[in-house]
Amino acid sequence: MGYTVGILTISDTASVDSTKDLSGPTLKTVFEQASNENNTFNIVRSAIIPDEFGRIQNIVKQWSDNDNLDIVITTGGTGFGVKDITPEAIEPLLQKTSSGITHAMIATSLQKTPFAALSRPVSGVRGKTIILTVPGSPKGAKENLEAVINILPHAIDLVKGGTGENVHAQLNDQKINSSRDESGHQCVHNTKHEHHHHKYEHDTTRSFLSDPLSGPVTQRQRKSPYPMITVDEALNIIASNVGILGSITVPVNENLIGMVLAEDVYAKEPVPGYRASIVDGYAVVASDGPGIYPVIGVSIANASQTETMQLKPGQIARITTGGPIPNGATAVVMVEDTTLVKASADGLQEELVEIHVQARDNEWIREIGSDTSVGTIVVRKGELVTAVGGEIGVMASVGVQEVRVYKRPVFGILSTGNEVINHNEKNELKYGQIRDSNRPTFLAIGKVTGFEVKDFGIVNDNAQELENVLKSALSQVDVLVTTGGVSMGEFDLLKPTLERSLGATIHFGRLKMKPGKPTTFATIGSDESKKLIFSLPGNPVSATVTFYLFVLPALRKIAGYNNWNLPIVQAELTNNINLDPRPEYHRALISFDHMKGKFLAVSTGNQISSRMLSMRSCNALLKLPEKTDQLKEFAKGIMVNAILIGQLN
Ligand SMILES: Nc1nc2c(c(=O)[nH]1)N[C@H]1C(S)=C(S)[C@@H](COP(=O)(O)OP(=O)(O)OC[C@H]3O[C@@H](n4cnc5c(N)ncnc54)[C@H](O)[C@@H]3O)O[C@H]1N2
Ligand code: MOO
Ligand SMILES: [Mg+2]
Repeated sequence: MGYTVGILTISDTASVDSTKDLSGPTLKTVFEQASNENNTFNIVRSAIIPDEFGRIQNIVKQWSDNDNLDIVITTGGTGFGVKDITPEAIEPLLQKTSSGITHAMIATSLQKTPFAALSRPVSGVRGKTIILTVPGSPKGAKENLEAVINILPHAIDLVKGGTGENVHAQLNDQKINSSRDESGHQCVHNTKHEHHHHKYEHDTTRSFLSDPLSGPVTQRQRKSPYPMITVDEALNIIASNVGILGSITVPVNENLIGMVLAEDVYAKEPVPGYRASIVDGYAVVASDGPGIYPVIGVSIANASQTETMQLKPGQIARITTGGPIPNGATAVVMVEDTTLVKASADGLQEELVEIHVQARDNEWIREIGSDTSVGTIVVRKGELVTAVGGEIGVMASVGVQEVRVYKRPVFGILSTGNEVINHNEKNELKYGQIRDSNRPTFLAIGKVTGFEVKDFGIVNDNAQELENVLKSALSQVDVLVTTGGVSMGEFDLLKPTLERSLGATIHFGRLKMKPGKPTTFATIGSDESKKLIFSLPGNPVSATVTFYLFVLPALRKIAGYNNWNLPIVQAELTNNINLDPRPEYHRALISFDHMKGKFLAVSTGNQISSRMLSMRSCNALLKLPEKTDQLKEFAKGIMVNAILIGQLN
C-alpha cells in the first residue's frame, strides 16, 4: 500500500537558491528509507517557498484539498526567528490538531538538545490529509519525522475511516519504539547533547547573554531575514499604509500654518463691503468734467460716518483711500490732478477746488464685492496653509473665523541603548557611554515642521522594558519613532519585540541605502486605528536622514498634504564624490549661485553614519546612485538631485 506525500520547504534563502534546501532532500530520504513492502511513501509533490503566510497556506490547501495527499510535511519556519510563521499559517488550516504527534516530535528532539524547546511544531488533520511541521535544520527535520513516521500509516488509515487494526498489531510488538534505538544515531546525538547542554548552562549565568527574546547569542540569525528593498519601494509601502486622520474645527490664526483644509472655504462677506475709493482725492460726478467745484463734505476711511453723504451734479467731496463713495458720485479724481482755488476764512478748510481732468465713470472706485464676492471659494479642500500667510489673510478678510482642517499626527520619539544617556547629563561620560543626539534632533525637527512630539526618553536594551514603553507610547501617539536596536547585534531587540510581543506587522526591515540600511517600518492595528512605527537605526546620522526621508513624508501625508514628498531641486557638485555600493543620501549645503544661475552643492565632508558633523549646515540630501564597475565616482560639475530638507539661505 502506498501513501502520497508532499514536502514543502519554507525558507527565504532556499526559495531563491534551491541548492540551499538541505532539509527537503533529507525528509525525502527518511521517507524512502522507511518505505518497505507494506508502507511505501511516494513523494508526489515538493516545493520551496519563502516564509510567506499566504503562500504557505495556498500550497498546503492545494495539496490537501485538491490533490488529496495523505501526508503534507513542511520543514522550516517553526522557530522563534522573526520570520518564523509556519505554525501560525498552518494551525488555522487544521480541522483537528494532534497534540500527540506534536509532543512525540518535540520529546524526541528534546532528548538530543534543550534547544528543541525553541521549536514550535503543530500537526493535525485536514480532510483526509495528515499535516506535520518539522524544523528547518536537516538534523531537526530528520529527528522529528523519524519520531512519528511509523505511526503515520495508522493515522492515515483512521483518518480515511479505517479501524487501524493492522497497525495496532505493529504497536503491540513494539516495533516502532525499538527501531529508533537501533539506528545508532542516539550515540552521536548524545555527545552533541552534552556539548549543547554545557553551553546552555554556561549561558544561563547571563554574563554576556543577549535578551531572552532572541535566545542565546549562539542561536542568533547570522543573516538578516529581511529582504533589502529600495528607498522607492519603501516609500510606496509607507504611502499605502498611511491614511488621513479625521478633521477638527479650529480658529483662523497663525496656528493654522502647516495644516491642510478639510473643506472648501467660502467668503462670508464681500470685500470691499461698501463702495470705496482707491485713491486720495475728490469724489465727483464724472459727467461734470473739469472745472471749479464747491467741496461739500469729507469722506475719510473710518467707520464714524453714520449716514451716506449725497452728492449732486456740480458738487465734489474730499475723500481718502478706502473712504466710502458718497451717493451720486461716479468717480474719484486724484488730489494730484487738482488745485485749491479758495480756502475758508480761518484757512483750515477747502471751499473751492479746480478739477483738471476728465474723470471716467467708476474711475478709482472699488465696487462692493469686487475683490471677493460672497460665496467665492477662497481656499480649497486639500490646500496647505502656508507660512507665507496668504491663506490665513484671505480667510480673515472675508469673515471666516473658523475652518475645518485635518488633524495633525502626533509623533512619539524614544531612543534605545544601554550605552545611551541624556545629552544634558552633567556627569562625565562613563567608559562606553554616548550622549543621546537623536531625541534632541527630532524635537528640533518637530518644532520647525510644526508636528507635535511626545518624548518617551531612553529605553534600555531589555525586551520587557522595551515592550512596556512601546505599548504605553503607542497608546499616546499616531506615529512612533524609535532609534537603535534594529541591526544584527544580539541587543538589537526592536524587530522581535515589535513582531512577537506587540503583534506588529513589519513591512520592511532593510533598505538599500546609505545611511539607514536597517531602517524598519511596522504597523499595528487595523485601518481605523492603525499606528505607524518607524524603528530607525541608532547611528545619529542614519536616524536623522531616515527621519527626513521616511518619517517626515509620512507625517505630511497623514496631515493631508498633497505633496507629501520633500521637494527636490537640481544642484551642481562642487567637489568629486566617490560613490558607495549602496545608493547614498549625501549631506550637503546647497545655495543659489546668481552668476551661474544654478544651485551649487557643497558636501559636508566625511559621511560616516556616526559623524553628526555631516548634518551640520546641511540643507539637502544629494541622491547619489550606487557604485558600479562603470561608475565609481561623481565628478565635480555634475548636476544631481538634491532633496531639500532645510532652508535656502
Ligand atoms: N553585522 C552587521 N552589523 C551592522 C550592520 C549590518 O548590516 N550587519 N548594519 C550597520 C548599520 S548600516 C547601522 S546604521 C547600524 C545600526 O545599528 P542599530 O540600529 O542596531 O543601532 P545600535 O546598535 O543601537 O546603535 C548603533 C550606534 O549608534 C549609537 N547610538 C544609538 N543610539 C544613539 C543615540 N540616541 N544617540 C547617539 N548615538 C546613538 C550606538 O551607540 C552605536 O554606536 O548597525 C551597523 N551594524
Ligand atoms: O546604513 Mo548605516 O545607516 O551605514 O549607518
Ligand atoms: Mg545594533
